[in-house]
Amino acid sequence: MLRIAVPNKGSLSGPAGDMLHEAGYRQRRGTKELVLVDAENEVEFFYLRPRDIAIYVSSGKLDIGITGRDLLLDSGAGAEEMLPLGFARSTFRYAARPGTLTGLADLAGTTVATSYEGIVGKHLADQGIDASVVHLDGAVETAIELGVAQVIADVVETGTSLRNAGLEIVGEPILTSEAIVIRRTGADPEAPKVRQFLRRLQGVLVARSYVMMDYDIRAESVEQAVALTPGLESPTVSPLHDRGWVAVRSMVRAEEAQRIMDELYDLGARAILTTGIHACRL
Ligand SMILES: Nc1ncnc2c1ncn2[C@@H]1O[C@H](COP(=O)(O)OP(=O)(O)OP(=O)(O)O)[C@@H](O)[C@H]1O
Ligand SMILES: O=P(O)(O)OC[C@H]1O[C@H](OP(=O)(O)OP(=O)(O)O)[C@H](O)[C@@H]1O
Ligand SMILES: [Mg+2]
Repeated sequence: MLRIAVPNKGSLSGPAGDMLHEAGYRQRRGTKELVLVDAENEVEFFYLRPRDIAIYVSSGKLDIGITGRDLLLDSGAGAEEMLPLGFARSTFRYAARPGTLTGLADLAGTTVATSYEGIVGKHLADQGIDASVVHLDGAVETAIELGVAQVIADVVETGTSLRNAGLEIVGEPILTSEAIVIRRTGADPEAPKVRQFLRRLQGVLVARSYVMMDYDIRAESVEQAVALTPGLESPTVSPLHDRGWVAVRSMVRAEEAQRIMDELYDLGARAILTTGIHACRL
């Protein structure tokens, strides 16, 4: 059985469960279920705190885990990234009251509040900045108003939390993060069950970002049309009963589908259809 760590709370938890469900795995019904065996797929899921997942995976007791890149780096655990999953995207940044700091050099001598001491400690050391770090569990934006710190270092997505606290970003992002699949550093990347799990998740990523596009086009315009829809390998071109026309079928990035449909229409294509992809293996 493949043993997989899944976040049980927070921003990673819902989207991770949705992705596993789309990949055909059983998922827990309620938040009190902490372990779930999916016997049919020979997988056992352990629902754990996102922060603890890298530690379990690095111990070798669990084969793989889903966590945030920032949480992996913060933990310092012996685990490594295998596949980015495209959700829980964020940046990690310093912030302070407007006008108090002009750049990173001004961090010297300040106290920085954060839930990510590992990342911040390493970043300050790498930059040669001498600042104190105070650990808080969450809601770190409030630490400045309450006088516990002059600077915070935290996850920023939309920036709403910073704006609401009257803070502004200082310097460039320390890192960019998203949900990732991790394994123990040095574990066999070719283990067949691990490869199969990753292929399923990759299938979900592709199904989410591509659509299938079908259209009819005059035979003389087919080369121009397939240049717009080259597909992943090569589009399928089938003859129509009317020999002057062909039907084309190709995968297209969902975000480009409308623009491509307009361009195909201008080339003379008709009956242009897009349909969703439920699952795939490339
Ligand atoms: N607002 C957000 N938008 C996108 N990703 C986020 C956001 N907040 C946290 N994350 C990501 O979620 C992970 C943090 O997991 P964590 O358990 O702390 O979730 P959380 O959403 O902060 O929940 P909690 O309520 O437990 O603090 C990190 O990878 C972080 O980058
Ligand atoms: O830029 P934004 O879109 O506002 O998102 C970032 C906020 O989201 C997270 O907080 P969360 O809600 O998890 O609370 P926490 O601070 O208690 O972890 C993070 O710690 C920031 O505070
Ligand atoms: Mg949080």
